[in-house]
Amino acid sequence: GHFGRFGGRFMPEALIAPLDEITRAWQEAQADPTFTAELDRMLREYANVPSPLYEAHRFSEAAGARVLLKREDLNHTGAHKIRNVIGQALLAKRIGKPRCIAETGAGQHGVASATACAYLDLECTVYMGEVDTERQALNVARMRMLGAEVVPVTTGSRTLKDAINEALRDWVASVDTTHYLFGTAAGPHPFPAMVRELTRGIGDEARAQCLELLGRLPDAAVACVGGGSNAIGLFTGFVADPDVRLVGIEAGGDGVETGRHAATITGGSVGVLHGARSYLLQDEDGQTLESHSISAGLDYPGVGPEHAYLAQTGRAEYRPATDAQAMAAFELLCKTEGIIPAIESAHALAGALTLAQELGPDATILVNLSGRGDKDVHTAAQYFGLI
Ligand SMILES: CC/C=C(/N=C/c1c(COP(=O)(O)O)cnc(C)c1O)C(=O)O
Repeated sequence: GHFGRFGGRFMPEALIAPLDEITRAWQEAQADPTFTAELDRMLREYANVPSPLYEAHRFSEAAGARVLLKREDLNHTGAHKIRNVIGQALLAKRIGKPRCIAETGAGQHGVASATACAYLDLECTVYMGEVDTERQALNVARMRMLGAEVVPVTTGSRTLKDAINEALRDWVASVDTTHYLFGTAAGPHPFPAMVRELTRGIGDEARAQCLELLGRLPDAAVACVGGGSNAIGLFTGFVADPDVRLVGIEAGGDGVETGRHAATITGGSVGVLHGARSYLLQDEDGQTLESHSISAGLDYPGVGPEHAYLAQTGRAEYRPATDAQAMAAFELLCKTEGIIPAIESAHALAGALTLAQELGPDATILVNLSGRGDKDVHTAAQYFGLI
């Protein structure tokens, strides 16, 4: 499970056996037409996949280039996370694990996990930083409504990285009954590659939809990058098309220069976190630094190893968008298209606005609208002073 020098599985001995079991089961499942048929059926009939490709005419006018939105916000549960979760929940059933655990930051992965577990009659425990349980309170309520146990994590920065740590602690003690339904394209092998394969429908669909709509490929594909799943899911469909620029937008928080950000590739360095060698925000002693972002789903000091590889090879480029830039893009989409985006997705929109100015009016920019903003209405209303 390597992407150049990145990836691997730097995990405690107790977790090597379950990771081997998942690796083997995933390889067998991919070759089993019964599994793939059920996965495709659930995605289509239950999750509302494929998601539409939508040309945002008024947002494009404001941007100064043609902007197409891949509407992952219209999937069941409101984000791209459902794609990965359905695949992994079916795998958990296949290997006879009656319980799933998950980490969550924005709560979308948590809601998707609770949803799939309700559908498949699996137990579900979701670990969520206490800070995130407050700023994504709506999703905490949804997870509990769907029958999941939500465990607030009060260690460390009380955000996503701490939720992952707690989920790993649970898993060490529960490997016999429990599948760790990992929520992004990071972590130890096989998670980065498996989550990429389960999420790559975004890019594969968008590529075909662009050819149908435009008769050619877009000039750039843009996505926000937290752990990296929606971005790698979009990029993979285009990675073999050298004329399509792949642009990952990280959380610039208060500005990378302030140190209060989550721009792991732009502002971090190579190291090991949560089982994989990749980029991370660390001090000179290798201690993980706390990240900062208005967006819970991007507020993570690590990033998936495949993005580290794409950055190193230069195939993809990674840029920060600050909280302010993201919230300005959030407001622009609301008022030009009547679509309330997730704050995570608003970072991709901010990146598209900058790119539109660079590429000019003849450019076509594909943006992954990774999720809807229902969960963020309170944060945004306070930010804009609407309540
Ligand atoms: C797995 C932890 C990340 C979560 N969400 C991240 C997220 C992200 C960033 O995560 P990645 O796609 O994995 O980089 C983008 N868009 C939406 C709508 C998100 O909810 C979550 O728990 O919901």
